[in-house]
Amino acid sequence: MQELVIRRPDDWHLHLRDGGMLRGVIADTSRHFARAIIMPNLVPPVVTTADAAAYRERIQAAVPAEDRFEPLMTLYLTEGTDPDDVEAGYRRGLVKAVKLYPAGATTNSNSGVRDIEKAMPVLERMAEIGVPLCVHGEVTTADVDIFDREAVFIETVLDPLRRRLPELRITMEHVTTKDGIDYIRSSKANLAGSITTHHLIINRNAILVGGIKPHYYCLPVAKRETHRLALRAAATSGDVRFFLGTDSAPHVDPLKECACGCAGIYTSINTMSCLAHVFEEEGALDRLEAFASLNGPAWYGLPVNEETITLRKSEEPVRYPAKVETEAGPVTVFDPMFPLHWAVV
Ligand SMILES: NC(=O)N[C@@H](CC(=O)O)C(=O)O
Ligand SMILES: [Zn+2]
Ligand SMILES: [Zn+2]
Repeated sequence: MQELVIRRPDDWHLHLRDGGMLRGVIADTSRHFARAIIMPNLVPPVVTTADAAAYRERIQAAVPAEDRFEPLMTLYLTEGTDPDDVEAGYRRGLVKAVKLYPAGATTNSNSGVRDIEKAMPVLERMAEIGVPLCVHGEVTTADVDIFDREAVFIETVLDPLRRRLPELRITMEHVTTKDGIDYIRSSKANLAGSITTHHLIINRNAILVGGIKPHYYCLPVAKRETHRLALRAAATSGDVRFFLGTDSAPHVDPLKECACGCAGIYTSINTMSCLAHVFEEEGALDRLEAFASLNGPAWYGLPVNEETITLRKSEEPVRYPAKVETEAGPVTVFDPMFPLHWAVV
């Protein structure tokens, strides 16, 4: 097949940042995607409904005039989050989900939750009224190996929480392990998982072989090959519990290319090309639409997009800029390390 028409996709996990960075990256998303779940880990974080309303306006103001794009807002869960504010934002249609960052787990997560007990009142309210909880599923205790943090989170935090609040709808974001995939597959209800573009393509060798490669460093960190294969099998299976969340996370090059480089991979610009490549390799091009355009809206209770996009395969490799220039500085684009031939026309 040389051409593929699918419903316009959505991105169920995206970092847009703010100010000059936001203005520099938004078009790479709005060009292909109709909607995106917007991560709230700004500095300071998006904590209240009022913060989310103001941030949504700044995003909308940055969208190019020729694009139609709907930012789906999330609140950053803190130990002080007010259940009434979450409920009010949700009922207004402004807040689509609340995001749990274990404190210290990832970029800008210092205001995250240290003691989940303190967040129980708001989690109980969310379970009652149907607000999904998005989780960065990693423990942060120093004695747990960084490659085991997702598996330990499932066992010690996620599973107990689900037993305690079975009605709470939980999105396990950026699943990176076979453990995560198996756990989601074993669930009967109220659990789904997003999978990033890059975790379908790289394993941990990309970061470490032949020198340290900061542009392949993200959190949760890429794991060994068996995990990548499990992610590919899940993403291309058509199972409604798995959908695309790119976790495209721009950082300017100086903050990644240094002695303590930060986590995040920028994939918005070439995600659809990368995904078409992966799905074709797996003999599953006919399931790309489920992963990128159908399963996410079903989970979040939103209509699928009416518009379509066309992907076309060309003989010549597709060219992407190696860097996106923003007012904040240059951002390196994800390099899948193989030529891409599919592109959105
Ligand atoms: N994924 C990343 O490596 N980084 C994200 C944070 C996150 O999603 O954990 C970021 O905000 O830069
Ligand atoms: Zn995360
Ligand atoms: Zn993220």
